[in-house]
Amino acid sequence: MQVSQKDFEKAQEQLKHLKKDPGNETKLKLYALFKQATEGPCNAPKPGMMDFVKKAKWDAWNSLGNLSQDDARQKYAELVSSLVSAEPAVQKEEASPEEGRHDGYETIIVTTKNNITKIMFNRPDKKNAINHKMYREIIRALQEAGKDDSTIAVITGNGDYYSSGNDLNNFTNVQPSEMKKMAEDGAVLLKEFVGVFIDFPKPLIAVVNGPAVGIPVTVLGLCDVIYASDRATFHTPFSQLGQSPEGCSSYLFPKIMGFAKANEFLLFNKKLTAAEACAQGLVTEVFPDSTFQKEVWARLEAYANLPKNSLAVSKQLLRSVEKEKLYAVNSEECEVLKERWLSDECINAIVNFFQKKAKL
Ligand SMILES: CCCC/C=C/CC(=O)SCCNC(=O)CCNC(=O)[C@H](O)C(C)(C)COP(=O)(O)OP(=O)(O)OC[C@H]1O[C@@H](n2cnc3c(N)ncnc32)[C@H](O)[C@@H]1OP(=O)(O)O
Repeated sequence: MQVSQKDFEKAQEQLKHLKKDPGNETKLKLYALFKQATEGPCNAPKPGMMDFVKKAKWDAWNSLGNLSQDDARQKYAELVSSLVSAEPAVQKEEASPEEGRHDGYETIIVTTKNNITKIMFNRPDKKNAINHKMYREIIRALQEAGKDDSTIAVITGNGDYYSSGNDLNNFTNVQPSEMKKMAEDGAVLLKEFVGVFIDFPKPLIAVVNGPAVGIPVTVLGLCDVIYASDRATFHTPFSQLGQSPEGCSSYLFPKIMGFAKANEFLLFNKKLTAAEACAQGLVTEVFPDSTFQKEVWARLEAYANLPKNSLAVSKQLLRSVEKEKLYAVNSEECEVLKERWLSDECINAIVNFFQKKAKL
C-alpha cells in the first residue's frame, strides 16, 4: 500500500523531533528519498569535488535512478518510522539536571562540584569530534573556569572516546571562492583555542577516558597532569591528513619525549598506547579502565582540597618561564596550518574520509 501525502508530511514532522542524531549515512538516504519523492529523478548538475556535502547529497539522490515518486515516499516514511521506533528512552541526565551544571552549553557539559570545574566533551555519537561551536564553547568554559572559585579544572570526554579531534565537517560545504577565508578564520579560531590553554591560570588536568586523535592530544602538552585509562590511545596523524602539528606540540613534544620519539609521533603518525605515552612522559599515570573513574576522581577530589592560591601561583610560575615562547610557537603553527588547509594533500585526505575510503 502506498503512503498518502498526509503520511509523508507526518513522517517529515516526526523526523524534526528525533532526539538521537541518525548519523550522516542515514541523513543522506533521507535527503535522497525526499528529493526523489518531491522532485523525481536527479537532473541537477554534479557539484565540484571540493563541495563535499553537496557532492555526497547529489551522489545519494542520483543513486536512486528512476525510482518512482510514490516508492520514494513509501521508503522515506518507512525509514523515518524505523528511526522513531529506535529512539532511546529519555536520558536520565536530561530529566534531572546534574548538580552544579553550568547553563548555556550544547556541545560540552560543564559542572562545578567539590572545588573542581569539569569540562566534558559531549558529542559521543561523533566520538567527541570538535566542531566550530565546540571550540568556542571550550574557549568560553576555560575562560570562566579560570576565574571561578574552583581550585582545579578537568577536561574529559563523554562516551567511549576522549575525542577524535577536529571535526572534518569544519572543512566541508565551502565554495572554492571561500576556501581562503575558511583557512584564515580557522587559524584565528585555533590560535585563540590554544591560547586559552597557554594562559590557563590554575592546574588543568586531562582525564583521558579513551582514544584521542589530533588537537586534543597536542594540547595535552599544555595541561599540567594527564591521567589516562588503559583503553586510551594517542594519535596525531598530521602527515596522513596533509596537515601539520598544532597546540604548541612542535615545540613541547620534543621537549617532553625527546626528538627521536616526537618525530615518530608527529611526523609518521605512530599511534601510542597509554602505556607508551606514559613511558614517553606525555601521560602522568595510566589506570585500568575498570577502576579509572573511581581512582582518578578520588585523587582529584583530594588535590582540590589543597590551598587554592598556592596552587595557582605555583602553576603560573611554572608556565611563566615558557609563555612568550609558547605564544610565538602557537602563532607560527597556525600560519603553517593556514597554508596546509588549502593544499591538495589536505583536501584529498578529507575527500577520502567523507567518501569512506580512509579512516584512521
Ligand atoms: C580550527 C581547526 C583546528 C584544526 C586542528 C586539528 C587537527 C586534528 O585534530 S587532526 C585529527 C582529525 N581527526 C580525524 O581525522 C579522525 C577522523 N575519524 C576517524 O578516522 C574515525 O571516525 C575514528 C577512527 C575516530 C573512529 O572510527 P569508528 O570507531 O569506526 O567510528 P565512526 O567512524 O563510525 O564514527 C562515528 C561517527 O562520528 C563521526 N566522526 C568521528 N570522528 C570525526 C571527525 N574527526 N570529524 C567528523 N566526523 C567524525 C563519523 O563520521 C561517524 O559519523 P556518522 O557516520 O554520522 O555516524
